[in-house]
Amino acid sequence: MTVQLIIPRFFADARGWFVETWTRQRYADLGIVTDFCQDNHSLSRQAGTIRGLHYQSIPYAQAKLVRCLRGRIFDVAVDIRRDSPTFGAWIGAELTAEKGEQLFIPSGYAHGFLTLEDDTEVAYKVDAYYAPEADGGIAWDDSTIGIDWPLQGRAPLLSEKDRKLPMLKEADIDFPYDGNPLQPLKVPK
Ligand SMILES: Cc1cn([C@H]2C[C@H](O)[C@@H](COP(=O)(O)OP(=O)(O)O[C@H]3O[C@@H](C)C(=O)[C@@H](O)[C@H]3O)O2)c(=O)[nH]c1=O
Repeated sequence: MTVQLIIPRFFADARGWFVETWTRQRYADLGIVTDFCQDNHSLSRQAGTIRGLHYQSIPYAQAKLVRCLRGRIFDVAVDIRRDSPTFGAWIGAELTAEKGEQLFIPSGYAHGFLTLEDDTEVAYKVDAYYAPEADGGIAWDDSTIGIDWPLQGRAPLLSEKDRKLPMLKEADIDFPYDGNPLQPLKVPK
């Protein structure tokens, strides 16, 4: 599977709007075949907060379907499959509550996001349960990855845990490569 941007259809009327945020069949038609088992939701109070870059190791590796419920984020996936021709490459997309864009991130990628507004809420589905013993991460500012975070010169707010994450070259990772390199995101119509 590959990293994908999905823009769901909003049905607006006098009351407001309705949107389907996940249906097994339609996402399978897009090549997203997963068995999601957990929904997560976080609030970051301050714009300029970075959560990441995170992954869970095999056999607890997670694919994620990420969206923003309030505010805006710059969402990032980093290819951490050692045999991948795009190992260490990253991709980023702005996800907004207003448009409901979603980023699908398969396992074999580290994930992180920067909040672009105060009180930003993010929700994501995952296809493996939380397993703290498999918790892994990579430093948000690893220069070999070189993520262009839109921080405008400010220092991000990070958790204690995220401040101590290793560089990619020191991380203990063993994700297989499935023949799908990281490719530029196609913006759906
Ligand atoms: C991720 C997670 C955390 N927790 C607990 C552990 C801890 O006490 C508290 C906060 O955890 P963290 O600091 O790891 O939360 P956070 O930094 O928001 O972690 C998340 O970041 C984004 C970028 C991801 O991709 C997620 O998979 C997850 O790693 O919540 C759970 O109970 N279940 C979970 O699934």
